[in-house]
Amino acid sequence: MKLAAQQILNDPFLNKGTAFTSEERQQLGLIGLLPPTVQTLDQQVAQTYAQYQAKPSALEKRLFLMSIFNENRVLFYKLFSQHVAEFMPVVYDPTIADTIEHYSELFVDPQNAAFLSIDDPASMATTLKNAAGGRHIRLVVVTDAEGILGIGDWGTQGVDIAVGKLMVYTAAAGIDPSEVMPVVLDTGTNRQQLLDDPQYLGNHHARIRGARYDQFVDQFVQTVTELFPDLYLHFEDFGRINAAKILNKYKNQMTTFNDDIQGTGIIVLAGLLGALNISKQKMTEQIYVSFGAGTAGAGITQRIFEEFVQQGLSEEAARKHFYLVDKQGLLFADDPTLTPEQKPFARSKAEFAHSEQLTTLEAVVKAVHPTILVGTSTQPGTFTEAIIKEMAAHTPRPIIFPLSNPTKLAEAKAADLINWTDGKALVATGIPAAPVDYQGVTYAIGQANNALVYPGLGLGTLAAHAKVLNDQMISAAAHSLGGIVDPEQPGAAVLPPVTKLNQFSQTVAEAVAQSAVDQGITKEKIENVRQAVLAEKWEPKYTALN
Ligand SMILES: NC(=O)c1ccc[n+]([C@@H]2O[C@H](COP(=O)([O-])OP(=O)(O)OC[C@H]3O[C@@H](n4cnc5c(N)ncnc54)[C@H](O)[C@@H]3O)[C@@H](O)[C@H]2O)c1
Ligand SMILES: O=C(O)C[C@H](O)C(=O)O
Ligand SMILES: [Mn+2]
Repeated sequence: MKLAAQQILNDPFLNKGTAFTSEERQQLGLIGLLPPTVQTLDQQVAQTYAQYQAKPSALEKRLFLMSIFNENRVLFYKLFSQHVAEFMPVVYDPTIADTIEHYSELFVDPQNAAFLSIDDPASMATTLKNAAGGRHIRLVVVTDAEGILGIGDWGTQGVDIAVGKLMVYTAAAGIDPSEVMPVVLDTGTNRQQLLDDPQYLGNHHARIRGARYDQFVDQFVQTVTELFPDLYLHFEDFGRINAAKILNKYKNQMTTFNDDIQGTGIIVLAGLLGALNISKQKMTEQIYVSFGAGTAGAGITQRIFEEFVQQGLSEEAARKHFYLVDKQGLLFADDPTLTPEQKPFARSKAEFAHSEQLTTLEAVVKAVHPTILVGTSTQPGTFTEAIIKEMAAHTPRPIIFPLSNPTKLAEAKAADLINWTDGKALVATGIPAAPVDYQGVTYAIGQANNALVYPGLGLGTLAAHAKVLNDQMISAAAHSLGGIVDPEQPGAAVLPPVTKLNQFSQTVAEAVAQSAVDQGITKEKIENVRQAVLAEKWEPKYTALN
């Protein structure tokens, strides 16, 4: 009995702490193991929030919240659900970047993650079963941590992004936290600082590339889907050389999702639809420059391109509206280093009188007069005053989204963009930004972060028991976010506020599930989409332990 009691107190899915009732304490052998006063969940939440507020920094706050997460999932999610907008930057981006960089030295708890090592592929199934501990897993977030946010390769330490993304799934969309599993594929790291660090908790060798890597990922996908057949498999922060390749390999076989490619594509499309709703312009008349054409940049471009085609342009006509700029400047078709995702959007040198001069963002902006500028370059401060003023000189409402994360990598600050353009810019940022007061108007800044859509997308796909997650479902998700913000309000944001994240996650989920039903690609018959989505949702409350 005593062992069972300790097991209960140490299991975050079972533990209620001081909220165990007298009867439960009797039945479960907990008498005397907790202070005598029995608290309600609400009392625990109030007390925990007060403790949270006393913490001096975002990092301290996050570490405190993680200790609650490690001990009591219901309490953690009840608290999170009451303070979603306040907690997002602490639990998730940007503070999560600090905990990833310092994961090994801060390590206290593996947080129910599965650590899969390329040096021990034979243990893969055992590891996944051990991490599940008999739970019915329906959602896995997996990373190999080669491209964590914009901070690069963090090896095993990147597991935190999988943990963090899953926390947002539950807080935003009510995904049952006992049905999820974070996974890191430790295939090595190329960060010398980690390899040299005796405290580093991952494999101390360079990243394995080529066939051995591909086989390891393939073994993972096969094993995890065999063990958990209803799975929605979310890929996060893989490197540029692998992310799209992996997505293309598996996307027609199962419900798989790449957040950096597809999730970011959805949120940027939603943001553009919001911006054009404010400026009363047409999508198909826009000129689009992507600064940084990696996983996210190319993924977003593809989504917006498909929207142009959906809105009536031929593929050939649509492509003329897009310009990709990467390290080398404007991307040209004769460049042998282009990625497969960049190639369809590369331009011909013959289009320009002086193509050899188009090696900087400034030169490209001067040459093509973009109306939309999206930054996914990881290069801070690169949307300079000169570039933005040049852009604003040729379009009445420049749409400018500096999306690189975390905060220290953003291409520009929202306040600067509003100031430099006399309030004309329609801005969204990757991390949360405070409203900007400028000449009597308060400009709300939308957050174009995939966290605003991936929870609803996953919820809707799971609720519909969809066989795959396809482009129609993705497009439906992007279009569903309209109508929440009043575009006539001066200073209106291009995206709905994070304070309404729970509400619009339901909206996104319904749109996605409805699309799957309409296409006839569900494994089960869904009578009522709204009901199916609501029925899927978990709520943080204590239930009887038997
Ligand atoms: N807001 C969001 O929801 C969201 C989603 C995904 C990614 N991002 C951010 O976008 C950034 C890129 O992420 P990714 O996954 O695409 O990484 P990535 O490594 O695949 O792509 C980055 C690209 O930027 C290019 N680049 C590097 N230096 C450059 C320079 N000086 N000029 C122009 N281009 C340059 C690289 O060559 C690469 O193609 C990160 O900071 C990430 O946090 C934001
Ligand atoms: O994690 C985020 O904040 C968004 C995105 O997935 C990223 O890689 O930056
Ligand atoms: Mn990411």
